[in-house]
Amino acid sequence: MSENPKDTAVTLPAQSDGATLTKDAAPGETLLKVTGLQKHFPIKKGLLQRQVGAVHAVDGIDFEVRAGETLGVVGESGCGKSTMGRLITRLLEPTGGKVEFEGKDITHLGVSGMRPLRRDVQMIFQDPYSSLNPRHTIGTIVGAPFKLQGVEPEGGIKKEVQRLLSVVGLNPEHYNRYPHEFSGGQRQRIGIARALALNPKLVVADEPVSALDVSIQAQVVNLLDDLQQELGLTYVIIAHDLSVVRHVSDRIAVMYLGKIVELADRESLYRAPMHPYTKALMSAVPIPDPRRKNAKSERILLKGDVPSPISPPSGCRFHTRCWKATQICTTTEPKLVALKPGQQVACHHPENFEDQAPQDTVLLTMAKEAAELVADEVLAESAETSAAVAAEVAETTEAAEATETAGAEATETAEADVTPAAESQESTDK
Ligand SMILES: Nc1ncnc2c1ncn2[C@@H]1O[C@H](COP(=O)(O)OP(=O)(O)OP(=O)(O)O)[C@@H](O)[C@H]1O
Repeated sequence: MSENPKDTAVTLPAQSDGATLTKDAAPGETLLKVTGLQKHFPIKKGLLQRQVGAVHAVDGIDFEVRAGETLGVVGESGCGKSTMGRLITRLLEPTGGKVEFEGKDITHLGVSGMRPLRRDVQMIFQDPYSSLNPRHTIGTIVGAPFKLQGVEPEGGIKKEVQRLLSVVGLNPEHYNRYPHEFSGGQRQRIGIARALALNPKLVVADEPVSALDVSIQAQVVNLLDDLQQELGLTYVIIAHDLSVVRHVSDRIAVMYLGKIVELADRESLYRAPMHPYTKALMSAVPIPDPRRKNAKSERILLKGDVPSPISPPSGCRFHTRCWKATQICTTTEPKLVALKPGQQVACHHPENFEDQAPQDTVLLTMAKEAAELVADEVLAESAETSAAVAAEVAETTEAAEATETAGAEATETAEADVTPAAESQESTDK
């Protein structure tokens, strides 16, 4: 989405310098940086409301968002995507970790500290039916951010709101209508107009199209895409499957039970997903290709629901549903590491890459059960690609060692050649 940004064809009111926190990030520079971010919701019980546990909704995630890009965040329901979105827009207070926006630590900024930042970071919500106040006209709704921030746009709020409505493809004459007079797609456009009112730098869209009909989804996604090109926006788009984000994201983060399990640029992720969970999510996206007669049998059906985030599984959190899980997966949490340039993954037995724990070969009983839900073709392909990558890596290592040995031998020979001369020099000195 960030490619070929055109000049700003649609102009929005420029922010006054006093309201800008820091200098603008240039395209490609880090706009938002998240380190070890956590959100644990306490579970309280009894008269005294004692804390008896916690929901580990987001449990230590690291990523960055670069200016001008679209970062897609995907994962099943309940894996912490919305919580992550609310943490980075600071609608929720993090339990731990750090959020930096344009180099400034905003993790624990209070309401007044956040006020100037509210202009720069906006959120579009999932449900266009409940996110708009039914008693307010759309003029009031879209104009609210100006009033809240005390901003007087050039030409007045009404004129600016009407301009914003036409930017998102709505009739500016409908300024005085109420939300119920609009369809779902139109209401989401109203939500987008409201989010864009103050010319934000970062827009976090939480499931922006999942409540809409499929035919309308494409229109809203295309609108977001066009607006990004025209206004140079940076997006974090949250979705529960890959079909929404696959065309619009530059990079994609895959979340599972409060953790990022894979973070990669779009091409790498689609060409060769490395985490078994990513592979399962990808296999669930239908491909409208009649030539792929066997497409159905290649599906990976995940067993059961996502486990409870109150007591997540030990080691790798996906091991209870993974068809590749071995002993190490139950005891050791895999770190999110860059196995290839532009592709980070947290897995002991990644797909399309050399096994990270080759000594651990015995499948767990639950992995054997899960494997029954994975088509034979997928299992065969999985074994093949991992073996092929392992062989490739072994070859490269052997070649590198051979070059090193040859180099060392050459040095030794050179040293041997030098020694008599050096010795004779020494004897001459004596
Ligand atoms: N305010 C809250 N108090 C307690 N638990 C919460 C709260 N908000 C979210 N959770 C829990 O945190 C976990 C993650 O929820 P979250 O809404 O972030 O997931 P999600 O991936 O966005 O799911 P969905 O797509 O269904 O919205 C869930 O188990 C949810 O029940």
